[in-house]
Amino acid sequence: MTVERDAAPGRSEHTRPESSVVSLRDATLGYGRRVLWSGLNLDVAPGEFVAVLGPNGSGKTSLLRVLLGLQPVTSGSVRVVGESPGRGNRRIGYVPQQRAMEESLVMRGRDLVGLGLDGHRWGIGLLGMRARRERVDAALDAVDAHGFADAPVGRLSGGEQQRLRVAQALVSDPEVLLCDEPLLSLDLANQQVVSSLIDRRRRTANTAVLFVTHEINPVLPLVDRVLYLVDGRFRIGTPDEVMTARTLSELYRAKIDVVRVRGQIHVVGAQAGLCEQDHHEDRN
Ligand SMILES: Nc1ncnc2c1ncn2[C@@H]1O[C@H](COP(=O)(O)OP(=O)(O)OP(=O)(O)O)[C@@H](O)[C@H]1O
Repeated sequence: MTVERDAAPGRSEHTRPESSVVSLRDATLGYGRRVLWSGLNLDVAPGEFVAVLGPNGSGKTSLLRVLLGLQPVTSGSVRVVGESPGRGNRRIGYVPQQRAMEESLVMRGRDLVGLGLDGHRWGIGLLGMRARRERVDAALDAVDAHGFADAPVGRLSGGEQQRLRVAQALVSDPEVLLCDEPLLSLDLANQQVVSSLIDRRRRTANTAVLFVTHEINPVLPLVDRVLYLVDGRFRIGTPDEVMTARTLSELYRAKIDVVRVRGQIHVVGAQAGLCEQDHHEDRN
């Protein structure tokens, strides 16, 4: 497979390798003979917001799995907050794909958030009971979730559940926040609520954000850089550098038009499978 390296500058002026909290060097990920991406160099600075875009199967979730220490790269090096990726790193927060929780789930919201401190272990865990309660309360505050924190999570709306997932990701005070399509199946109002919670975190705590999404527009004002993956090829750069007809036509190897209307970016192409035309309805 031909692999194109980042022709766009790939680093914004504020992303210096020495200060980056996520760093991939010549990283390749493949499953068997299939290469998802190769020669990937990416440095993410504290407080930077990187949107990860690409069609189904292009390796976006796999990138997050690599950073979480759940999947080794085939070659190259990866550092996250100065360390090799490893499971259970409390300096990394993770907001998984939005999926409705079972209605019968009786766990309270505040207990779900507390799992972000102790993983699957119940009890007082690494922190004393009082410190733990304070951390959970602070995370609930950050997402304005006190009103429903004691209700069974299975009875909450999708937007409320997603706010709790963000709180769970923030409770360990992470330096890097990995978000896997956190806006999926949320209505516009809740998309704005959740994305501004994430934005507030990176502005107040300088937390870097890698944000996997199929739709850039809901987060476009927040995005510093885009990593766009297509079929083993990728581009890294600012939205203005990457979201152009020329760059996307090269990536998709098809004629793609990019139309900007009222501050939004619309990607139009004859080819099926364009990232922005794919809303994953089948998953919900
Ligand atoms: N453990 C694995 N072993 C083999 N193949 C895998 C494994 N995990 C993922 N894949 C394959 O790698 C490809 C990329 O998967 P990934 O979930 O990273 O894509 P994605 O870009 O997040 O897709 P989507 O937008 O559909 O969520 C898919 O074709 C998937 O089937």
